[in-house]
Amino acid sequence: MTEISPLDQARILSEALPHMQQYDEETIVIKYGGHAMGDEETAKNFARDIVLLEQTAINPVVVHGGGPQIATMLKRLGIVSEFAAGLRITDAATIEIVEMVLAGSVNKQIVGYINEAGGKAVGLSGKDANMVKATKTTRTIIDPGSHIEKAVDLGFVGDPEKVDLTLLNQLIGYELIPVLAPLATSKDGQTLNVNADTFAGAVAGALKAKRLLLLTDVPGVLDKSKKLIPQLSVKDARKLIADGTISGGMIPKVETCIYALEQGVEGVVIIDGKMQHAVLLELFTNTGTGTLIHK
Ligand SMILES: Nc1ncnc2c1ncn2[C@@H]1O[C@H](COP(=O)(O)OP(=O)(O)O)[C@@H](O)[C@H]1O
Ligand SMILES: CC(=O)N[C@@H](CCC(=O)OP(=O)(O)O)C(=O)O
Repeated sequence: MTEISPLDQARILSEALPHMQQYDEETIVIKYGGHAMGDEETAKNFARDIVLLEQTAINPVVVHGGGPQIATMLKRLGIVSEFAAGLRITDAATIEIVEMVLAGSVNKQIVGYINEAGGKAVGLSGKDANMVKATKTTRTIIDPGSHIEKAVDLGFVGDPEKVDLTLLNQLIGYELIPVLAPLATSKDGQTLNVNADTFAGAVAGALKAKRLLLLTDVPGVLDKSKKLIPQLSVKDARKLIADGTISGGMIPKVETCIYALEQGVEGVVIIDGKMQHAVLLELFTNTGTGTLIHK
């Protein structure tokens, strides 16, 4: 790595000032996708960036995924898992593992890294203090064989219906960093698995966050020739979903961006979380790296 002179270091800090002022006392929701978690060094750098946000009077709220980590555990246990419309079909055995992995190992690892970097992270899931209530998800898909639309039962999968901010506001008020696993409770007390992008959008919308950053493993939304689309309007995003350019896990991500904008979140961005210091680059420099979705 090339050495940066002390003067350059001072300049870099000084140039970050207007950005820091723009986000002063604002809430920023960062969705940290399972694919973005990468190696230990990248994960620890991510944690440092989150602590730096807190240190500069920003209120970061982390919502994490863990799709690949769930897949690894299910495979170890010999449980087969399938997806429909980008969502994991979750039966009774699967929801147990999903909760164990998301609210257990993944959540505590992120909390550990943030705390190691000097922050005070509190790991929770949407079940705590009834933070996120959800209703069972229903989806229709086109059957690949018959090309006929059919309803799929996704099992214990939910769409957020209500976010209670009581606990989150308390934590933010005490300068604690909430780290949230995307699980929710149904009206009748069942645990539901929620797509982490959807969960992050619901939380960002309820908090009226200044920014929602979705960290994934691709540079942003790519066009048909795999080139990055730096800015995308809601209208064009819908077109790209309809013509299949946006597919799989990118669908809930883009739908989340649209929802968050409609809920009053000022800016939503999809960025490559595997890039070192992706969060700082996005917030504190003039270099926007991913795809900004706008109205
Ligand atoms: N148009 C597109 N641009 C970028 N990625 C896309 C697009 N369409 C589908 N994808 C897929 O979406 C994936 C990101 O979603 P997902 O795997 O759910 O990530 P995460 O775990 O970060 O939530 C990419 O790795 C890519 O395979
Ligand atoms: C219903 C549903 O699909 N839930 C997701 C929750 C985790 C997630 O969304 O993780 P990523 O952000 O890493 O994709 C799952 O079971 O994989």
